[in-house]
Amino acid sequence: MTEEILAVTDLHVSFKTQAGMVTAVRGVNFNLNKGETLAIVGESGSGKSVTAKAIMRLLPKHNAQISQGGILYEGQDLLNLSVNDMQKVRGSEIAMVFQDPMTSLNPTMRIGKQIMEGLLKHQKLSKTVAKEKALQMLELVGIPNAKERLEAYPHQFSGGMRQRVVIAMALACNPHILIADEPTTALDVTIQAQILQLMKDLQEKMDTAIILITHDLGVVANMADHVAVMYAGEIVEQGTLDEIFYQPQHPYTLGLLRSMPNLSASRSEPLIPIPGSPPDVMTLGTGCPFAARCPHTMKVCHDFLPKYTHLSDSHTVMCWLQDERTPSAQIPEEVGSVYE
Ligand SMILES: Nc1ncnc2c1ncn2[C@@H]1O[C@H](COP(=O)(O)OP(=O)(O)OP(=O)(O)O)[C@@H](O)[C@H]1O
Repeated sequence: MTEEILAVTDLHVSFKTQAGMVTAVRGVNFNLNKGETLAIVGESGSGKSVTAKAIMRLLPKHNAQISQGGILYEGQDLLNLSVNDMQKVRGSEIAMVFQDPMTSLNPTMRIGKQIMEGLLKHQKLSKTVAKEKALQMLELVGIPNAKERLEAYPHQFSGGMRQRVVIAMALACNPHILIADEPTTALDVTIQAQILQLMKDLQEKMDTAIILITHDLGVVANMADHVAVMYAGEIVEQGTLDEIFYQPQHPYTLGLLRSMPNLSASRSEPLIPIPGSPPDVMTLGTGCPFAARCPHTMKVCHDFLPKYTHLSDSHTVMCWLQDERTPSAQIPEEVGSVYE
């Protein structure tokens, strides 16, 4: 039985910039189930990291504003928590791993001490027990000579080992949710695979739910139960892994799949990059944000934003092609059948 642990509803995030207000996230909705992985994919600037930081309440205070929406974690809206209560949630119940491990590590502090810090703060363990747990975590994430390595500083680790340490730190307090923002992008392919496998193993052991942010659809194929495809601050399609990979309905999802090396190579089809680039969210018009790049655009696409169409309990898409008012004759054959 699936059990929902997080529900993000109608999330809007804006930034005050010199050029004016930028709404970087515009009405994002998704649910996350216990023990499952939701991958958020999309090109650079689509709002993936901003969504993750909004959940953690880690957006810059001076210019970011969550103007609308809710982030329900186990029934409580994180947006209503006091700073103190949010600090308790952060780290102990929801943890985050960033692309660059040095974002989370203090270069001047020994690794063991850094892992212990969270345990002492959130779990009120004695120093001896916290040190024992830190050692166990380093062993769990596969750091060789873990006992000696507790005394080492971050610069004495390779990039891959540093990311393992960060995952150990993030998981030390058994969080219910791990948000991983491009956790392996900076690592070479072999290390990348090891770290992702490690995350999968730990997820199974600890029943952690994961939000995985990535550009890499190969990673998604290996890791995700559900996938949300973001474009210009909105989730334009979401569904189970199979729905997104085998029955993609949004032309943008189709475009992403076609520009992905792994899947296409097995079909001996050439890779087709999506022409053009994402729109500037400051100058979006009233229509579909993907219209300017879409090969199947209709007049309505330029004028009105499509609504979500529910194709199954898990599969939704925001595209005029799927709207019940669009005659089926206008739906191109390739939509929904690209990798069948
Ligand atoms: N601190 C900030 N100040 C102003 N605007 C910001 C800030 N952070 C993000 N944005 C805006 O939000 C948009 C989305 O950024 P975000 O980092 O979420 O993209 P992303 O999908 O995670 O991209 P990437 O894959 O490159 O990390 C950016 O294009 C930018 O317009």
